[in-house]
Amino acid sequence: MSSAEPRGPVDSSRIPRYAGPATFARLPRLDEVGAADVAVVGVPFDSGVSYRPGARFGGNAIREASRLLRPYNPAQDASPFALAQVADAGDIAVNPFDIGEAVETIQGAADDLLGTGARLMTLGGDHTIALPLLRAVARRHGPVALLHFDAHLDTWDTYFGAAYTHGTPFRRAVEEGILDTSALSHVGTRGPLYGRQDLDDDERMGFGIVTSADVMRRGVDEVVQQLQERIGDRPLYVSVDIDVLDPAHAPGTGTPEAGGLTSRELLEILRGLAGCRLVSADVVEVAPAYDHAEITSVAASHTAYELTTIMSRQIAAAR
Ligand SMILES: N=C(N)NCCCC(=O)O
Ligand SMILES: [Zn+2]
Ligand SMILES: [Zn+2]
Repeated sequence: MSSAEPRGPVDSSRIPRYAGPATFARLPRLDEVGAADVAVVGVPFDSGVSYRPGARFGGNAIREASRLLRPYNPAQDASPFALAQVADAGDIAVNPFDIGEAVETIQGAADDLLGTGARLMTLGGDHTIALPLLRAVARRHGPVALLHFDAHLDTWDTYFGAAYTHGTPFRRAVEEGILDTSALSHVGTRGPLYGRQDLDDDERMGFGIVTSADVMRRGVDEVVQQLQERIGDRPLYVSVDIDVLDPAHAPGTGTPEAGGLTSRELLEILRGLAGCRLVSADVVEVAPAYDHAEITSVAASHTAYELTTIMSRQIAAAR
């Protein structure tokens, strides 16, 4: 990005926030600013799901819900869209009938955006998309630390013989050597598994687990401290499956599990990671057809806002 002042969101005191087509946080489109420090990109793909479909509509639902975000983030004492150029890069157009081709397309498009020097704030889409995103990020940074917020492990092997699904991205990523296996964490894990073996396999891949109950018992501050120690100064990728939240906080998702985090807990844990080297992030699995009153997409928009703020602060601090 050049040193020109970043172009921020549309001024909602002049143009009503509900007017006009939605971009994330009413930010300019990437083609309007030419280049961005943080590119918010949608991936309308949900052909990898094992239960309810509909996350292909998640990105646009998050954009709609993000109209109410304001430019100053008091929780991080920062104006993320003034510190760096954040822009909406639109959607990656992927083949809904061919998962392999979709994975290739996502990887290529992510690679192109990262090649401009931008960090990615990706709006899913189902969790399949994390694999090609991680591949692209690892091409720039080498194997990355992964902080994975999810009710599910997503380290299963195959479904119906298929290797690329929303339940398998992180096993594939470990197999491909694109993750730093000394710094892998799941947060918010809960719910029934296929067997005890799932946990053994996951541990062998290098993952540590902070369950949803751990967050409740130990509290946010202790969890944040443990995660910070594990991540250190490694390049970090954060993947947020919105089903990490309790269905009361995120009903609009494909594989809901009872007993999840509150949106307050998730946002506070993310804010606690402000010192980490966040190279890119995603928010996935928002399926608006099961949502009510935008509960889920509002939570997802705030999640993306906190992650974007962390990236913008780091970009500004590095100048
Ligand atoms: N929501 C994600 N990413 N994965 C859920 C997989 C659950 C299953 O069908 O085994
Ligand atoms: Zn999940
Ligand atoms: Zn997931």
